[in-house]
Amino acid sequence: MPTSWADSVAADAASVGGVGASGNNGVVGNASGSSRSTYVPPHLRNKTPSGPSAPASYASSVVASNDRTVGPGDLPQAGGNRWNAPRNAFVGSGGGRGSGWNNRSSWGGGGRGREREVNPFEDDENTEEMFGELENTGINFDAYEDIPVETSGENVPPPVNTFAEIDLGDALNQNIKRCKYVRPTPVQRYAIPISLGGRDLMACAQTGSGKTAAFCFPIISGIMRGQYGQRPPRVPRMAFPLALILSPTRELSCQIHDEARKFAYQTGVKVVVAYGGAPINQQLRDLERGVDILVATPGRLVDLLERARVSLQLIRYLALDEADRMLDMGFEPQIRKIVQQMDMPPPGARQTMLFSATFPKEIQRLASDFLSSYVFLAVGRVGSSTDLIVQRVEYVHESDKRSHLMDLLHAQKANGVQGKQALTLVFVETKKGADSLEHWLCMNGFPATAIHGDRTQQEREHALRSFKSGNTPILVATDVAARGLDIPHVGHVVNFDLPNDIDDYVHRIGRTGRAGKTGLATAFFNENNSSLARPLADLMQEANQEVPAWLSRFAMRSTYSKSRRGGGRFGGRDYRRDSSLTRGVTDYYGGGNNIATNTYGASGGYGGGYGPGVTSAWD
Ligand SMILES: Nc1ncnc2c1ncn2[C@@H]1O[C@H](COP(=O)(O)OP(=O)(O)OP(=O)(O)O)[C@@H](O)[C@H]1O
Repeated sequence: MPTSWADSVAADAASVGGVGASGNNGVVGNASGSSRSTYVPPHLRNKTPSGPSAPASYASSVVASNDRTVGPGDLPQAGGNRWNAPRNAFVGSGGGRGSGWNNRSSWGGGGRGREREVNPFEDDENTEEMFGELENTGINFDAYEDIPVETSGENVPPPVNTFAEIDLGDALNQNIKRCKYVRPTPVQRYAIPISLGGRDLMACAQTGSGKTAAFCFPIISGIMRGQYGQRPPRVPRMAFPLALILSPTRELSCQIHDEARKFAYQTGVKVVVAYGGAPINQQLRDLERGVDILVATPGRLVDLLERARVSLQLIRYLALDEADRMLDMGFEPQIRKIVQQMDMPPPGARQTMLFSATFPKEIQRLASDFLSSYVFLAVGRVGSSTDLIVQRVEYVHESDKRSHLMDLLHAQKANGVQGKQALTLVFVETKKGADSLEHWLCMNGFPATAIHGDRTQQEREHALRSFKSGNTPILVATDVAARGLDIPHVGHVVNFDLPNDIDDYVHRIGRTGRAGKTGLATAFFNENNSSLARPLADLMQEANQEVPAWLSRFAMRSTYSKSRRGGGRFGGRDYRRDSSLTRGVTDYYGGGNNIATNTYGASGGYGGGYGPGVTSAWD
């Protein structure tokens, strides 16, 4: 198995186009391709089979299993508190103490026997070994001191400086240590106290700045406190989650599930994932075993709701990750159906958290339908990119793109700038374009794989795994990989085809330069991208990047006069402060646009006018 770029190239060459010929899409199976292995969804991989073969060390810790079918009367007291749940309590269908009253396994086919909680940190150790990294040391905390932060809304709870200042509960604190998180990132410093204070939240913070933990911690902590007075109704085989986390892609849902499982390890809080493209039966079985936090993609969730296998009536927390994407034209009908037309409690009766790195004002306005008296939080300017990412734009004619990419990859390899294991993510516009570029790269000796919406879920996951592990250090992707994916060691993002929307660009380049690490983003620009010239030049300038003179000239000629980013370069902020957009929505914030606003760490002009001196977050 190749372990480095050079090895990979050599191996690739040795297989004489084998990669290219097979497309390297890695349908799991044997070399002859004569048999396909059974599809195992990612959230079940590495699960040690339970039962008699379970290792003795686990067996000794198992809480006595229930071999009988457990009925509603057997549920622990409503409002059961997991705050001090034993850390070594197993969570599973057996209904161990740690799983509290929300162990809904009882409703379905109880008596499934014992089930141990798999240690979700095991995978990390393997990855760390592979990449030789032992600590989460990449975070550049000094960079946080001057981050401009804006909150608006009534009575905003104050931020914290350390995790110790927040009462998250012992078990969750233990997991934060296991994750090697030493201090909260800025979005966590603000968002966690706001959410723990019971407030709805619309939060905007730059890519890679730790938003996942910012919404997971308060949810897990809240469920551990078990403040909910209602018992799940007696409906066979129906799951009643307390929290719902929605995300736009299957891979992102899997990633959030993996993260949430780490944060919830040994807390007694059960996290289940449901997403399309994978067999539904396994997901149904997982749900039957009990679920507190359901992480899902909208399509699969609608399916589960229509099959009456999930009820949202006990939902206390709703989080939309990539919220602006979830509320744009593609997803909005599904989200409205889930949130407003099923049995979910209305705003005010549930806590709603919306997170993204970008939040166009018209989407903010739409989003306010889902919120009640919410706090708006902007860490850095809404929609800004981090200047940990060095952004380059190169003028490249359509017909020269491939050879230009090859030059870049060769130079990268020769210089070793990115280090042995650095990964390169190449964004293209179309699925066909992704297939053909992947093939061409492979034929030219560059180990590449591809991910896009026409590939099977199995192929998508295989491509991502192969990329993450460094076996295939080039991933050609459509926008399906643009948002949320946290892939360590992505050193270079290439926008082979630029997107039409600047926010998409922000998310794409945000696959590098994460968690305080630096990264490089190169864009190929030509006449076809003229409409992006102005917002791109603005964004780069704002992130202290060098804007080529030719791009400035394009920008000046550009007809892109009023961007989605708020009608002006520094317009990204709480839309409620913009009178032209708040007409007709006064009920959400008490009339007018008289929103209380606090700015922190702004070194000039950020809060009031977003003056030209403003620096982006993370600088
Ligand atoms: N307090 C912390 N200390 C150290 N690392 C952290 C901390 N919080 C989060 N991280 C790490 O930072 C990385 C980025 O976090 P995350 O994926 O939540 O970013 P994000 O803001 O959601 O990004 P995106 O906008 O791309 O979705 C992850 O690898 C995560 O483990």
